[in-house]
Amino acid sequence: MISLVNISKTFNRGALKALSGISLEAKSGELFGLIGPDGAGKTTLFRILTTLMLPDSGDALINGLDIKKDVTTIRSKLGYMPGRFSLYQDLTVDENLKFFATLFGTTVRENYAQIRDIYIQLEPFKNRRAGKLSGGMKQKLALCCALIHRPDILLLDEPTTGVDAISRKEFWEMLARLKADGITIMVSTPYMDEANLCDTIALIDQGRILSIDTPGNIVRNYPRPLYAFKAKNLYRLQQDLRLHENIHSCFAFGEYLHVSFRDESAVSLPVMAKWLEENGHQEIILKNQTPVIEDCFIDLLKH
Ligand SMILES: Nc1ncnc2c1ncn2[C@@H]1O[C@H](COP(=O)(O)OP(=O)(O)OP(=O)(O)O)[C@@H](O)[C@H]1O
Repeated sequence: MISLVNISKTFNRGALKALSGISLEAKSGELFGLIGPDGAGKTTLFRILTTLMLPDSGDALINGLDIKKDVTTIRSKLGYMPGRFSLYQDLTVDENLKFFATLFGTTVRENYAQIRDIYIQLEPFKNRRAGKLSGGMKQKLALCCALIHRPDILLLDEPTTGVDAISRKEFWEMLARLKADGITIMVSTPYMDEANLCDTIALIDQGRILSIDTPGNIVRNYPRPLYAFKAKNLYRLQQDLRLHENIHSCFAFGEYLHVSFRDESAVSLPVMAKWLEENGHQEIILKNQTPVIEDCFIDLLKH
């Protein structure tokens, strides 16, 4: 459904490489995640896919249509929710919806079934100006506006950034329902925990793809044993571990440090516990840790 081959894009007369040779495929009906930190190039990729910007090189097809040639047809098939709130703040909920429906030559009534589940939650506020909605409600309205012309593909740029935890959960539940209706979804997020909710993910940093696979496979391919370490003084624990000659990686993860070693054969948890005790640490807890996407991302970055 979405096919990118070697897409590159630079800014500032070539001085800034926003995308460097991005290739990926998202299948029909798939929920595809672009996972990466700020500045990774996610928005630039969406701008290219939505025909708002041309790549410097490479090819992109959407359902077989070329983003450079079939601009009008592609736009009618896409629903796009940009990262920043894109709706008209001075228009009410209903006026925004009607406006977007009119742009695509349709009506809210004609496609109501497509947005019903989400709109029901907005209905009590239908006469409220969009600018006066809560963050979660704004996000639901933006999703309704992106869906109102019954697109085949939904492109969502960081839809959950800055949204509270409950609204985030609800939003992903809405995406799962839209996917069940057969819509292909590409969604970007800087939140690694959301990666697990996608069928396939591309981990992206500084315009390059570090890995593309299912979240399960990415975690399974984590290349070495991982441990979680804790002590009374977590900051000093991290400082000391980073000086240890055998440490491969050591970074804070909640109330623990996630730790891996260069030479696994030269280390054991009891030996490490003793070494930490000798260095004056107290309340030491050392245990095995199953890697999560964030561990994989950091490991891939190291390479
Ligand atoms: N129009 C532009 N002109 C110059 N540089 C740009 C432009 N758009 C993006 N960039 C730069 O390209 C790089 C990728 O930006 P992009 O917005 O695509 O990343 P992102 O992953 O969406 O991150 P964010 O969440 O911060 O927007 C960044 O270094 C950004 O500053």
